[in-house]
Amino acid sequence: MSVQNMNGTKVKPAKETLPEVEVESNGNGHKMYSYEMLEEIANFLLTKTNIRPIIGIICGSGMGSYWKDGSLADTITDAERIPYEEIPNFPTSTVEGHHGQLVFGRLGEVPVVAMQGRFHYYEGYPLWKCCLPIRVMKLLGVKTLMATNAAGGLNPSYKIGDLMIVTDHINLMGFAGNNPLQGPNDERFGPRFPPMNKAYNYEYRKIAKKVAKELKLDNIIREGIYTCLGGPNFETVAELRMLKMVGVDAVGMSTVHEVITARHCDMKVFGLSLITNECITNYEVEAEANHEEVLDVGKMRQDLLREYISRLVHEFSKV
Ligand SMILES: O=P(O)(O)O[C@@H]1C[C@H](O)[C@@H](CO)O1
Ligand SMILES: Nc1nc2[nH]cnc2c(=O)[nH]1
Repeated sequence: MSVQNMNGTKVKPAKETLPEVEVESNGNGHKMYSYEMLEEIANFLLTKTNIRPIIGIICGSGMGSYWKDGSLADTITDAERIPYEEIPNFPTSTVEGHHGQLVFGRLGEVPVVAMQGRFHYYEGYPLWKCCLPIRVMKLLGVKTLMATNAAGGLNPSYKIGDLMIVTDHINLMGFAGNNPLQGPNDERFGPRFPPMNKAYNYEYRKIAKKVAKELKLDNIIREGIYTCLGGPNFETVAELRMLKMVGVDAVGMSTVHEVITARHCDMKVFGLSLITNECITNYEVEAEANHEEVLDVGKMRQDLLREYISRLVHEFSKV
C-alpha cells in the first residue's frame, strides 16, 4: 500500500513499530537485543516454516518485485511468506520498493530465505537494528549472505542497468564512528575485533563472473567498490567527486553494515549492486537523482536478476 506525498511521489505510510525491548545498551544510547531475544525470533520463524535455509538473500530497492506476482514464485517452491509485522520484535519496512516480508522457499533444490525489504539507517533504525535480520539468519542456519542493492554508478564507464559484483567496500559511516558492532560484544556471534580484508568471498566472485559469461552478461557485468552513505538524500556534486577520488565505483545507502555483521558471525558474503542511476559529478547537468528511477531500473532488470541470482544460488550451494 502507498500514499502520495506533497510532490505526488508514492511513499509507504508510516507504520507503528513493535515496542522495543531493552536488554542492553550499546553505549550510544541505543538499546540492543540480546542473543536470547534473537534466538526467540529465529525459533518463532522455525515454527512457521519447514524450510531450513542455507542461503539468505537481501533484495535491494526495487529488486524484490521478482519475488511475487508469478515470476520468482514460479521458480521458488514451497514458498512461505512471513510479513515483518507478524514477527515479534522485528522492524518494519517503510520504503517504497521494499515489500516487508521474509520469503522462505527453495530455489532449485537449495533452501533459501529472502528479505523482500531491508532496513535502512535513514528510516530511523540504528545500524545494529538494520542488521538484526542477519543475526536471525545466522541463528536459522544460514551460511551465505547474498546482499543485493540499488546503487548510483560513480565509475564513468558504468551504465544504467549494469550489475556490479562488489569486490570490497569503504565503511564511511564507520569512519565517523558508527558501526553495527558497536556496544558490548557477544562472542557467540563473533570476535570483538573481526577482520574485514576478506569481506566479499573470492570464490563466489569468480563463480559470479563465470556464470555471467555463461549467461552472456559480459557487456553489463562489472566489479567494483561500493560505499554506503546514511541517506536519505542523494549526494552533492562535491561529495561524489570526493568519493570518486578515493576509489568508489558505486554509491548506496545499505549493505556495508549488513556485510560487517555477516562477516562478524562468519557467514560467507556475496554482494551485487544494480546500477540504477548515474552519479552526477558535473554542475551543468540538468538531471537529478530520484527514487522512481531506481525502482524503474529494478523492474527493468527483474527477469535478468531472477535468472542470474537463481543460477548463483545453485552454484554457491556447491562450494
Ligand atoms: O536498499 P537499497 O540499498 O537497494 O536502496 C537504495 C538506497 C535507498 O534506499 C534507495 C534510494 O533510491 O535505493
Ligand atoms: N547514496 C545513493 N544511493 C543510491 N541508491 C540508488 N542510487 C543511489 C545513489 O545515487 N546514491
